[in-house]
Amino acid sequence: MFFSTDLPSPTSFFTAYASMAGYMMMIRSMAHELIPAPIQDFIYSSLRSLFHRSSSTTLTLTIDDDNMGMSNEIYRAAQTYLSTKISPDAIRLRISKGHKDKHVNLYLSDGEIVNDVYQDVELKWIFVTDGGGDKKSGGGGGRRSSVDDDGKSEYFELSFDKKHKDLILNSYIPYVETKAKEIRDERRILMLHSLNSLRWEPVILEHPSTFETMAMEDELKRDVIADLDRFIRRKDFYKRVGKAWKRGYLLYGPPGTGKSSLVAAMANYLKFDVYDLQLASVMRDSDLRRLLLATRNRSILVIEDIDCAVDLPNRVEQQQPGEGKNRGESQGPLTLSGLLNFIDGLWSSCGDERIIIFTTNHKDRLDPALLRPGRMDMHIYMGHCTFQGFKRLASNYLCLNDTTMPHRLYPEIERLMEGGVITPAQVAEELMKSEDADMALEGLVSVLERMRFKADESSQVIMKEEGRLEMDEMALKRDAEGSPRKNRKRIKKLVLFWT
Ligand SMILES: Nc1ncnc2c1ncn2[C@@H]1O[C@H](COP(=O)(O)OP(=O)(O)OP(=O)(O)O)[C@@H](O)[C@H]1O
Ligand SMILES: [Mg+2]
Repeated sequence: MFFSTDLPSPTSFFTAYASMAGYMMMIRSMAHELIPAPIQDFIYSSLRSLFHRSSSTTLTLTIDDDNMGMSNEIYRAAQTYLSTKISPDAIRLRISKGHKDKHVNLYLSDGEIVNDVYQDVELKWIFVTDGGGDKKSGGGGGRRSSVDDDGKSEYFELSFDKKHKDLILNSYIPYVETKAKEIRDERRILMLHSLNSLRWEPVILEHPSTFETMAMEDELKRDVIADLDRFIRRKDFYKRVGKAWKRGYLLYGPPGTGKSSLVAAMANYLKFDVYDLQLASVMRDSDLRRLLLATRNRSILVIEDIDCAVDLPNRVEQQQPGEGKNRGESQGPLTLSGLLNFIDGLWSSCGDERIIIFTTNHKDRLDPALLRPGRMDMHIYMGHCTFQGFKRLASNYLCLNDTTMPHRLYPEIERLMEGGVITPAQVAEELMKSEDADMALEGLVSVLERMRFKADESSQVIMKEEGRLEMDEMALKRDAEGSPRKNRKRIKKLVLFWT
């Protein structure tokens, strides 16, 4: 009955196909002990091709992991996508876990079937292992080659009604690829790559910072997230306008305001690896070039404390005439133009979905070339803690929710925080001192009071100095009518005082 050519509908076809595949698997496991493996494979593939030929309405796509010697992206996508569609009735699965994986991964094994529906079209996936005798089944779990060392080939077969060929090729397959990417992103373990003897050394990035935990003004946070989303969406746009698909951010502000935390939040949001480039340890353009070329797509390159990482202006002075454009090819010392050329030209043109982040405590000390429009796409100021930022931290650290019933100390804290006297890092430090919200907030209030007092004291000193200057200026004016010698003496005194 399975070999009838008179199949009335795709549904009944698939039912028949599923049963046939099930029978074939049953026959296979029964024959396992009795029939030599090559004969088993021969019978198995003959039955399958006989069955396929018998159904003129069906098209079967074969997807193996060989793309002219390279990995086949569709195979990898199918493997990942199908791992989330495994039927509860499955009887053969492959299980694996990498040393960085948090969870185990399940994949289809030999002969397993997955039924799928896309835009009301029924599809059937089957994972096939051919050849290689009765060696263990490799399964759809991460082999790179479709024919392994045992001569065994592994592939997926995707069957559907022929009339949907265009839909499947142009819409379903891209859908499977997108879904697989989403699944991989979700499972992805982020890595932080740091330099060790001029080589990248990866460790698992387990920074807990997310946009949710960041104490930032809501509007700024929204802007940053929207900018990242737009960047990720605009692959085609970058291609169309001939621009490298990269984005640069400059994060600046005092210590402890969350610049490094924001880098981690961005990485966690995008699921991008981070490459922490300590510029001071890279002395030559050739090393920089090598390191940048060794970074992967979908990653963030971060250069922290750009103002003190390397004395760029001095290095620029060392630059010889004619240097600059192709510094990447030379062996000379690292220059600012070398760095910028790498970022803007050579490096960015051979990478996709790249993000570059510079951080600094002193934007004013940066070379204007770095601040020029077009170099860094977004300048983000990370400032002192606002009351809104404090509320975010109080919710993170003390689980305090201000919407139902704000804590009694909130008005006091709001008043003391006015004008930006404390950094988020200092607030976080205070809030961590006690699990008891009252105690932690009382501690914060006394720290804020001390800081306010100091701030007021120093502003009084400034006011006093300003007052003295004013008085001196008045005296100078008065003396202007007096003797020129006396005036010169007075001016000298003033200059000494202010320098
Ligand atoms: N805006 C913020 N939101 C949430 N937590 C923050 C924020 N700023 C600082 N923190 C807390 O303070 C710690 C130190 O902050 P972080 O290292 O991100 O500051 P930074 O601006 O990079 O400082 P530096 O300029 O010294 O490198 C973080 O681990 C985090 O716990
Ligand atoms: Mg930092």
